[in-house]
Amino acid sequence: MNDIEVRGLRKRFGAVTAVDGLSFTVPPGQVTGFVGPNGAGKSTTMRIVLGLDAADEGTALIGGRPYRALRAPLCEVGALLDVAAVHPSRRGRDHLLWMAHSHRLPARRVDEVLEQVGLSQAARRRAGGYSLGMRQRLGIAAALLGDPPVLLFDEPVNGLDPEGIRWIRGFLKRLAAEGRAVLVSSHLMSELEDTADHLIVIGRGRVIADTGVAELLAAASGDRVEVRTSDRTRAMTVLADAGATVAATGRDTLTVSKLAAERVTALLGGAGVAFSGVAAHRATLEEAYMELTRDAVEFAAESAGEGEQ
Ligand SMILES: Nc1ncnc2c1ncn2[C@@H]1O[C@H](COP(=O)(O)OP(=O)(O)OP(=O)(O)O)[C@@H](O)[C@H]1O
Repeated sequence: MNDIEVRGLRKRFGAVTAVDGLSFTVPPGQVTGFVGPNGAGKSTTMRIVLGLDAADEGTALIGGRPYRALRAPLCEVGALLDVAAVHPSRRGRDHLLWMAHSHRLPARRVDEVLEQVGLSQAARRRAGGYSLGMRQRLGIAAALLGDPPVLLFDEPVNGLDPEGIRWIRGFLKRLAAEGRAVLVSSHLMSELEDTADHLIVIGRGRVIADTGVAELLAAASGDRVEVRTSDRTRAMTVLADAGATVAATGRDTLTVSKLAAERVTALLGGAGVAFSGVAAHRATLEEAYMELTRDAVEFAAESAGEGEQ
């Protein structure tokens, strides 16, 4: 099976627990977003999957085998961890030719991936003159060289302009549509909103949520109801008396939990409170994410504070 399987992964760096018992699966045929605040452990996890760091405990398997057991790694997994570190005097195409040669891949394959990432023209220029977007494309071309069924991208849109971001998003989706397992990390949920089918949200080295994007939104939206009323104070009293938790979210808007929309309408109508709208609250993905990771972020802020003393 062409997937990534992480089970009970743990990694400490001195006093810091970077990865604290992570388990998740990245299946083929979809883009899996790997999201968490800075320092949550995303890069460390990806480095362990790719055999660049050793886990203290647990396993990370690619197609059922650890990275070190892969016979032709380039053909089984591709990764973009940092923008391509290529010597500035080296031409993009030569960099890829050298990699292809190490795996006995034909030069034809180099030209294919250059075409795929839209770098054919620039490939004969020296990498020193490449923009960030071009270096990113070169890194992606390198990841694709062996036509691997499993791909990992660590914060691939960092620093790119809107055109570059749009290109990468579309590209990741196409790779998944071809049946590959694609894991892409970001510390911003909004970056993955239009790209990921599934999300693994982590904080403090642990999985906080492993969920479809649609399910996450539904859960975050909860049973909250938004009410628009010119008589906010009375509305709050009436709803709170009926057992709801009510928060004023604007000059004439309230967010109500623990009561269904129909019940809110009936209560306000019965008490003669004027209102112009009652609607189920729909969370944005960013809101859902903030809610999920709030504790992890607070913890990070506290630890940073302790470190400064
Ligand atoms: N080589 C290392 N030595 C010491 N500490 C490390 C090392 N690598 C990572 N860490 C620590 O492990 C924790 C997790 O870091 P990691 O880079 O995996 O997080 P991340 O989720 O990728 O964050 P970001 O979004 O900032 O890239 C952090 O507290 C980090 O400081």
